[in-house]
Amino acid sequence: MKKITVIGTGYVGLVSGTCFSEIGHQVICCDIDQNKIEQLKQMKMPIYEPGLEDLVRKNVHDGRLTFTSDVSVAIQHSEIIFIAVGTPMSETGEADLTYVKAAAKMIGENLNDYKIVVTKSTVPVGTSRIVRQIISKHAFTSVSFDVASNPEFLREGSAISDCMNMDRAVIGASSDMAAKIIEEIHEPFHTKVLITDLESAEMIKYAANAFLATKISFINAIANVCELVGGDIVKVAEGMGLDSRIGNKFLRAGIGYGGSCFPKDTLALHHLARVAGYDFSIIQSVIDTNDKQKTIVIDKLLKALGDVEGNAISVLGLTFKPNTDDLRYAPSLSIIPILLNKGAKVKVFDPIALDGVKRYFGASVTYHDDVYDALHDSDACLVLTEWEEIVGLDLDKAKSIMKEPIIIDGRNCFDLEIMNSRGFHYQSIGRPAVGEERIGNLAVTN
Ligand SMILES: NC(=O)c1ccc[n+]([C@@H]2O[C@H](COP(=O)([O-])OP(=O)(O)OC[C@H]3O[C@@H](n4cnc5c(N)ncnc54)[C@H](O)[C@@H]3O)[C@@H](O)[C@H]2O)c1
Ligand SMILES: O=c1ccn([C@@H]2O[C@H](COP(=O)(O)OP(=O)(O)O[C@H]3O[C@H](CO)[C@@H](O)[C@H](O)[C@H]3O)[C@@H](O)[C@H]2O)c(=O)[nH]1
Repeated sequence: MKKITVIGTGYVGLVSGTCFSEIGHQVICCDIDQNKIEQLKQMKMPIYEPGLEDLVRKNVHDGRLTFTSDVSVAIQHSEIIFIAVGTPMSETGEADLTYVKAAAKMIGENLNDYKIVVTKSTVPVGTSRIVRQIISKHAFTSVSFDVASNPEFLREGSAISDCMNMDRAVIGASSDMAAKIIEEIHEPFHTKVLITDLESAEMIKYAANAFLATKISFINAIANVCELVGGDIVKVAEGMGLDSRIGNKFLRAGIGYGGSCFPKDTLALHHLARVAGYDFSIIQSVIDTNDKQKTIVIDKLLKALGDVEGNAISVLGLTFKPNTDDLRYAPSLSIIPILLNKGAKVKVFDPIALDGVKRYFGASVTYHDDVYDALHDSDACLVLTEWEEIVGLDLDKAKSIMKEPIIIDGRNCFDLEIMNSRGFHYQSIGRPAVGEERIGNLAVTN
């Protein structure tokens, strides 16, 4: 059992801190946001993540997990310090390291004994060395310390299970001893451990995210070609995925990736490469393809309705994926303003994120916590997130309450045959529109 202090109690800090306490370590999660810490002490979760509250309660109850806003004391208390602060996108696209640097400074100022400072935040190659320099600069004593990079790979919405059953732990460290200690703290996870140098560990995180984003943009591009020449992207992806070299994951075509990671990490990698003298054109194409993909549903809507001015448009699903309340870089935040600019009356539904979205749209849209209320009297509906409530929609009921049975589905939630038999005007991504058969690049309307 080791003492671990986690600096930054956001998504990663809270989830990974809780999971490390669950496997037996003594964990202190600290944050400069006092309000967040006070809420956590009262067992109010700052994020929506299935299973998180129960696991936090259990570990707090068992005395392995505590929360504090006294970052200095928390640092002094532990031998292992995780840095899990945000690394947001700056205006130029590079990762903003302000919070990482501030955390390193605080660690230096509170270096009372040997410590291993582990960066879990996603950071550009070279950051661990910067962290080491900052700690040395601010340390009052000559106490020794190590730095390490141990990137986090969890996904929002399945974060607890991703963390408890991680595919691998990547560990880059400034000494063999530090690498061994970090490997040991992972032992109860029974996962594969890859020990690397610091730079490789940092690069693995960016490369993994950029590769996954590339898979998504690639399948979206194939979907767009299918719409022009024929083919059903769901079948195409299935056929590709059966090749074990390709695999079936991350081949779901849709309105593109959003979230707090892929958009910022692809840009940060592109920036990192450019500054180093390499034009990473593949990543630029991935980003451009994703940007265009977001608004494809608007083109389909305009084609179906002609004009949206004065029309009631239901937008179903606002978060960037289901099972999270995170709205960072969610496609809905790009799509709704376009609808509003075109004069549509926008009615939004999301099972979790309505409060969050009010910050962006105020009184300019109407908010519905019942999916059928959102569909009532609407001229068309856009599906942006595959929430269970949306995928499991009672289609007959939906059709009976909509003014026009037009569904533009950005997540391929519904079966084409079923939509056809129920009489919807249904368009999805990379699949033949209902009522339309394609032979080669020749569209034949039934
Ligand atoms: N969100 C994810 O699913 C995910 C997954 C893997 C990796 N990551 C990476 O992990 C990092 C953290 O992401 P996140 O989504 O958890 O961020 P977040 O923005 O949700 O949380 C960061 C937290 O750090 C706190 N903080 C900032 N400076 C601090 C300081 N000096 N001392 C103490 N606390 C401080 C903030 O108050 C905030 O609560 C990022 O680099 C991100 O790219 C995120
Ligand atoms: O086949 C797919 C898979 C995903 N997505 C979209 O891609 C985005 C990201 O999804 P996902 O990767 O599941 O969620 P994140 O929580 O953003 O997780 C990613 O980003 C994290 C932060 O770096 C990493 O830790 C994870 O490994 C990585 O999957 C979402 O908008 C999804 O709708 C698709 O469009 N098609």
